[in-house]
Amino acid sequence: MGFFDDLAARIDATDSVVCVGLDPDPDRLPDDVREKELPRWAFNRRIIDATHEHAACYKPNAAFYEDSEGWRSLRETVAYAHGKGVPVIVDAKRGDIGNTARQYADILDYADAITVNPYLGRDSLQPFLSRTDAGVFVLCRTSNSGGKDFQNLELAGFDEYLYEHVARRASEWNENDNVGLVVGATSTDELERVRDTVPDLPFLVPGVGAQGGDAEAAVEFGLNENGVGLVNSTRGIIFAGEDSEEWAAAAGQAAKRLKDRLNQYR
Ligand SMILES: O=C(O)c1cc(=O)[nH]c(=O)n1[C@@H]1O[C@H](COP(=O)(O)O)[C@@H](O)[C@H]1O
Repeated sequence: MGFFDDLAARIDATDSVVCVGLDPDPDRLPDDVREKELPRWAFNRRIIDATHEHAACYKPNAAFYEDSEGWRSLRETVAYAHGKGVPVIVDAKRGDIGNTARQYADILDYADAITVNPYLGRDSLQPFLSRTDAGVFVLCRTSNSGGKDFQNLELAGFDEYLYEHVARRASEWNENDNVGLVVGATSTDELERVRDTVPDLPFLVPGVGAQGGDAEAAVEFGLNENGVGLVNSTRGIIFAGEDSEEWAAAAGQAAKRLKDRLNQYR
């Protein structure tokens, strides 16, 4: 089975489209994991224990792991999530010339899916797209305020915005049924336009929670015609109980709250 078949099964099993981001900011880790050998892994383990029954997926962002202990923490985290039956997207936003991209694609030896940046064009993504068993989420319309700087430029001769063009091209690259798009929940009009452009692709929709995005629109437009897609929240879940000794339980409750809220719109 490919990534999106596994994801569909996981969404059914948990009745959830919540993707829990795992970005263990060292400045925000609780005291009781700081003394551990690998604090980020110790933190993630407790977060996974508390949230997995509500998690369709986990999404560690590589930026929080890019040192030697960090990579170990990431590998432990992915293996532990797999032990709980939860697929993992490594949010690495890779994209480089083919020779380099082939090295980056090794992430998919241990993770189930990856986020990629399409700016360098199709050949830069080919090493990821060729992994028929893995998911490839192409950045399309990002959730940050500067997302509009380039992505909302109108393309002369195409009568569409750059982000729509990316969506259409990514859809053409979906020869192995393994392509999804990253579209933020903070720009609802764009989210709707991308869904109209590509009815069949699953979206990973970040930006609800800490970034204040629209949860209803995230579900309405983020899921494809088969109900497959993910709505991600990171800080809103993992740091929900930041000032409490019961921080892990608070994360579990936050994941459940988001699941219940999103399910109102499915
Ligand atoms: O690719 C992503 O996941 C991503 C794309 C995007 O447009 N916006 C966005 O916030 N993200 C990531 O999603 C996570 C959002 O975290 P929170 O704002 O704490 O929920 C971070 O890891 C971001 O890097």
